Amino acid sequence: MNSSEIQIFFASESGNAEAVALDINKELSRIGIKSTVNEINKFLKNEYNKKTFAIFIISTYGEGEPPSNSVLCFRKLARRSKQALKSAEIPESAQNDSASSDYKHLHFCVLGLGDTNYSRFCNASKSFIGYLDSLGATGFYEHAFADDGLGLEHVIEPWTSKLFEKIHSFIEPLPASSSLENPSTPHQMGQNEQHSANHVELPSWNVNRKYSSSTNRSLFIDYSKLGKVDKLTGLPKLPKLSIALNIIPDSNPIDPTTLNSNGFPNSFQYPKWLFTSGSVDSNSSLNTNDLSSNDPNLDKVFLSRISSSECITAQDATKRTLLLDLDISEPNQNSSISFSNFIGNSRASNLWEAGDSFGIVAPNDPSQVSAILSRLGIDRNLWHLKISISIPSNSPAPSHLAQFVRLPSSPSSPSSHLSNENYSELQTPQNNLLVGENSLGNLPTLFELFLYKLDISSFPKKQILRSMADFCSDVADKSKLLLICSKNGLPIFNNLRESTSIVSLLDILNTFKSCKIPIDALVELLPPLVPRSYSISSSPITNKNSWKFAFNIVEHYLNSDFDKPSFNVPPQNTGTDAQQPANVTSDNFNINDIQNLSAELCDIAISTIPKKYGVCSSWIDSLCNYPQAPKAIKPIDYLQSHSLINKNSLLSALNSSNSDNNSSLEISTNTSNAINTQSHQYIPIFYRKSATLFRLVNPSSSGNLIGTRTNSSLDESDLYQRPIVMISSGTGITPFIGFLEQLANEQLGSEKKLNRSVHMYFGCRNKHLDFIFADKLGFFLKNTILSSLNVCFSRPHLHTTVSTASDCNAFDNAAMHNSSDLNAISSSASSKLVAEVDEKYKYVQDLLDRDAEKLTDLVLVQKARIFVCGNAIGMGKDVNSRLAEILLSSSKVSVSYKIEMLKLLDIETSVENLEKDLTIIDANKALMKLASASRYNRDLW
Ligand SMILES: Cc1cc2nc3c(=O)[nH]c(=O)nc-3n(C[C@H](O)[C@H](O)[C@H](O)COP(=O)(O)O)c2cc1C
Repeated sequence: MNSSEIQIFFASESGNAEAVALDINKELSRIGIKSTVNEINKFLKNEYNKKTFAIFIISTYGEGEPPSNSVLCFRKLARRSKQALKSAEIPESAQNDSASSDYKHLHFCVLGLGDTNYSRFCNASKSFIGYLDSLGATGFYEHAFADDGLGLEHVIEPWTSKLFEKIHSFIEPLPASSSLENPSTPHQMGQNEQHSANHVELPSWNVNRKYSSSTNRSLFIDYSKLGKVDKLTGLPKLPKLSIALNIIPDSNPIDPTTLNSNGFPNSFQYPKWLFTSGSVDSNSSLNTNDLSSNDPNLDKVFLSRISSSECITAQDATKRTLLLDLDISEPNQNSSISFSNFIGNSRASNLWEAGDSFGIVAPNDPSQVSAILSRLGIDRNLWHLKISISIPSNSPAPSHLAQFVRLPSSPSSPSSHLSNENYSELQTPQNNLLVGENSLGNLPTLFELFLYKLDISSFPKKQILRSMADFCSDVADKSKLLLICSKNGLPIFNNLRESTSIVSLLDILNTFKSCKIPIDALVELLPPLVPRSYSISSSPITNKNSWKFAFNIVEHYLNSDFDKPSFNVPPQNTGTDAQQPANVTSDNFNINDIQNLSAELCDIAISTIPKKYGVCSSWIDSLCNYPQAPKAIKPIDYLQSHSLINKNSLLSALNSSNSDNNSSLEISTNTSNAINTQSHQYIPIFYRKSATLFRLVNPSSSGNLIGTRTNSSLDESDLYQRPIVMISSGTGITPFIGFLEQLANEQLGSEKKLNRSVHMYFGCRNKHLDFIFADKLGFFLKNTILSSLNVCFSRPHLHTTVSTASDCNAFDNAAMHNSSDLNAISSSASSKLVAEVDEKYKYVQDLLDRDAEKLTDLVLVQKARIFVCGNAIGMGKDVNSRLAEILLSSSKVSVSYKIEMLKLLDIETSVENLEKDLTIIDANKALMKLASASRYNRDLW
């Protein structure tokens, strides 16, 4: 067979399926096979009249439903499939159009993502397979279903590696010159990388975090709630373990006196292998619609300098939000690991746009790593030695560890189940020979492996708990762990997993003290530490070498049921041999012991309740030396005197915080304007462009932004006239600040005034505490870049008496109306805050309801583009259903809106159709239509 293109489609709610699809696409392009990746709705657009191969990655949501952005595709296929099944019952001669052969040219396979803790496991992907089967498509590779409860990677990794073999067997790769890398050779370092690996002294970071999560938390779990359990059911299969860690003696001698009491140095240098791996783990993404998509440099990790940092929420705010500015041009004088060095100076600045995002490769908290290694009894002398990984020749390495695999383990190699006492055996002379001096820089130390590569802070997957049970010497510990990961223990498992105080591996190890899981088993079972993604809140217009971004410091309070009574409970001594794992099976399991034990634990006193911190946000926070948070945020009229006259006036307004600070570079502790511009801290980041571009101008869809019925009389420039509706809450506002900069700049560049309206809907808790970017929004409003600013506060009473130059009434009215109101009302402002905005409107959804008619007109008549950014489960979902309800109810009261809805839905506007009632399903379908025309764009997390 000659070289065909593989089409990859994903249906994803929170990004897992998208990340897998992008990874497959990247790997296919690496091995020289042409592929494209798209949202599943695009699948319907293709014609399948010749042999085509498609891979579908589909997650399941709600109660067995497809992700919200794939509903359109699922509905259409379900309908066609129903027709096909019906027509199969009609004699062939009576059929004039057989739906059952719609997809006879299609060869496909499906990877479903789901979670067995929900009732209808992978239901969406299973339905999808049924639809395609009934429509004549044939499978070219086995379908698979990955369980998030156990760890998606246990299914995904073997499935994808066999998938590539399968594809290789029937598709010839493109000639080597057109492939990005030669698949048979290991990753070759480019010039810059070689430079970095051999000559560059990489910067270091200070390990002392401002806040450290508690390392001695032990959980109180009330098993008695489960009632009587006689026998365990539904235990997950014991995972087959295959990797072994090889410690390389003397590979990184370190003076023990330089280590602190936790066993790690006070600062860590970034390891060279972080920049030479060629790509980051998951979530790195390339867009196939874009010209630059096949650029292997795009997801390379590079260093950026934190050039300024500022706390943009007030002192009393519930959450702290930091605004950082990253210099992406020159990470440090010695290093060539920069964005422009990878991409080329001229391309670097043209590549990114407002709305793009990037990933941060953040390390775990070293104290947590230290606590885990100590808890597992690993000798401190081994922590900072280099290690390699060996695997049996026939098993694939977990992809995030593949770069460290050096030696296939032979039968004589140490077993992967070595107990911790046997670690000296890992230092085999063979390994020294195979891991040459030159490649040592590309290997991690044991500590680094845990620091950068393994997710130690999420709640452990069932397979880890299952394995941990096997390494418990105490019967009660073993029984409890087995119970938690069995079907009977599901309520406890879910309770632990969903706890807002985040139960981690270390918490489990501290709770089940007799568990001595070998470190290589743990390394194999722990999921990869995924880089954190952030939206860029600036545009290249202000500075093409700077990425601004705002994020919340994530803090979890340890106030769940688990943290109530017990800390440091001594393990139960049951008289079993401490070295022998307890012999509990599903048959001799005895719940009574456990229930008696939990009754005893209830009496133990409650200890002080500490907090847990987000991996990335708390790390970045520690690196920044920003002044104390201001007493009140910069108000909406803060930039009122700045007018948009020319580019300089725009830049001066946007950088107003910096200029405030320039007058007092000393770190100030109580001015609301102070920021720190003195940082010499560097962080590893990578450019990340999502497959569903969240940009003002979307190259893949330009020409069709105005509706699903393309109107050829509307040219490119007319697209800019379309109204824009931006909806966000909290830090979801960040990409919109970049959009507004871009719009302001366009306004300056255009001779006649653009007649496009731009509407912002934004929700936060409190106008004095966390109304971030209020000053900039005020500037855009005053200068008519924003036509309306609609803001609501969910906790308006958190802060009652603040004196500022701006009056709350003035703000409220201005925010709800337009810029001329702002001028009029602000001039009458008094200095005391008393009134609050209308408390009827707590969330952005309420504001959407208030403006239902205006929004319907904007969307259906004026063909506005909608952008939504923020939390997926809360805001994103509610905004989606509110918009659907608004479209539906407006079309019920107005014939002209109904006509527009029918047009949008591609339904003829006949009298008969106009008389039929539309349903909420139609309204959701209309939103999907808007989404596939890039008029409803969502960036949710
Ligand atoms: C609110 C919610 C509901 C879910 N419902 C189901 C379900 O009914 N069946 C299932 O198998 N998985 C369910 N899942 C699990 C997801 O399918 C799984 O976590 C998947 O990895 C998500 O992939 P995505 O990030 O691509 O959307 C649910 C997850 C969430 C958060």
